Amino acid sequence: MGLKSTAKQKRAFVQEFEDQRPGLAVRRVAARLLSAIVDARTSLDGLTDKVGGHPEFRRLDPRDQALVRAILVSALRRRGTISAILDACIDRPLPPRAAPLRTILHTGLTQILFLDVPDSAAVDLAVTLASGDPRTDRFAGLVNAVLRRASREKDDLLAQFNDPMLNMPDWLKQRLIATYGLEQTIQIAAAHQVQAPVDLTARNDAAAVAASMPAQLLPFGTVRLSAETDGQIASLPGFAEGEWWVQDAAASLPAKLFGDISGLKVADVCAAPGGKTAQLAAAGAKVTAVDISASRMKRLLDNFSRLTLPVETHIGDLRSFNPSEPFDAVLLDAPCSSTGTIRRHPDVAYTKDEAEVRKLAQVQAGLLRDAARLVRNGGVIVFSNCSLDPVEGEEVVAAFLAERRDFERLPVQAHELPGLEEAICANGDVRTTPAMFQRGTAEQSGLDGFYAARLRRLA
Ligand SMILES: C[S@@+](CC[C@H](N)C(=O)[O-])C[C@H]1O[C@@H](n2cnc3c(N)ncnc32)[C@H](O)[C@@H]1O
Repeated sequence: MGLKSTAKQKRAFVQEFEDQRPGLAVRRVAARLLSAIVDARTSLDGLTDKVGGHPEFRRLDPRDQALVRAILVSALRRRGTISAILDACIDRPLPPRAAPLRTILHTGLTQILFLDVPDSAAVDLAVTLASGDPRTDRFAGLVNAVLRRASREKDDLLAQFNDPMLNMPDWLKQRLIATYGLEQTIQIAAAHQVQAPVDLTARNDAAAVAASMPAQLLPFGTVRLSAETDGQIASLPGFAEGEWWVQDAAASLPAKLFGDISGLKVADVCAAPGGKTAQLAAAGAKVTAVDISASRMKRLLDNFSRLTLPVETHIGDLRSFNPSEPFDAVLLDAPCSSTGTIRRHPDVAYTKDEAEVRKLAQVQAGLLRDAARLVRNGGVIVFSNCSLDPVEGEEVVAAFLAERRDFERLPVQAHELPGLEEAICANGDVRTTPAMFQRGTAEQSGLDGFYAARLRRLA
């Protein structure tokens, strides 16, 4: 038996022993998943999926799973502040290759600084976790000292390191400052620190849905839940009856840009899980939903069966989708870096980078060419995605229009987006950021970052 497997066995033995101790397995899983996100760029939603997620996460009971997610979301949302506070609490930098130690310290600090967990429990469990792992056992004293100091001085430390820009990784900061300028980027960084509200789209009557629960009706038709309904989505009135579905306010905009589509043949060519497809079907269009992913298409079909809306589906690659007749309208909600959704998915700031943004922009350009094949003369394409980066939005459409003289931009008019006129660009495209739509409290403000352009094939 080699040295490696002996160390592994020791860890497995310690882990089995540890799991007897209340709360320890939660901290171990949180530290492990945080490392998988920031060191191995794995998605938070994938790791914490109830069916396909990390096996150690799936073994936890639902309450512990919720605590792991809460630790991870705060650890990512405030990663820069936590790093700065960690640096302020140690005399010397952490040794190189100290990733396991760093994640234990980050998860411990997250609980002490941002969560409603007794500090003493957070410290003790982090120290036990460090002691039980041969990679970190000699640093147990350091973990104890850092976390106790953070607990004693938390108010001062938080006041000292409260700049939201600390919590935006450098690559994203540079991209956003170059696009939106420093002031707007600071506002976006501040919005990223706040839990986004839950928004619903109604199948028929948004006013009636808003009146049936603690919620407000936004001027462009989205129903925004009040904070007190947190976490009880499926028990809200109308869920079982399919009266509404969860959809960020910005995500509801692209489908609205088609105007009256009742009776028209519409293809939604990157459709799953189907929030926008449902809008098109609810508006009376004859919708064909195309998606390359069978598992995501299954989610679309599950959603449609609850919503009792009609849809024709095609599982396959848009690039080889060859319908017998062209469509009146095509929606291409293309795969993207998702940097517009960081309020809801704070891992995106750490799992994506500029190279990924550029790679995805090429994919989008190819998909837009393919979507263009499917629309009839005089028909309309809406191209959209939830990236904040113009490389994936404005630049894709500019290159397409420069190449395809048989298409023109159909500018969006102010009356089409009441209350959200600030999102309409000078050229008539739509661009939202989380810093827009400020109203009342920070928790009830903002919307995801989105881009949408409406294009018409010349008759
Ligand atoms: C941003 S998501 C779509 C979200 C969806 N429109 C909604 O509102 O719920 C992008 C989708 O594109 C699909 N996709 C990616 N490449 C594709 C391709 N070549 N052909 C068809 N679908 C593709 C992915 O499987 C994914 O479901």
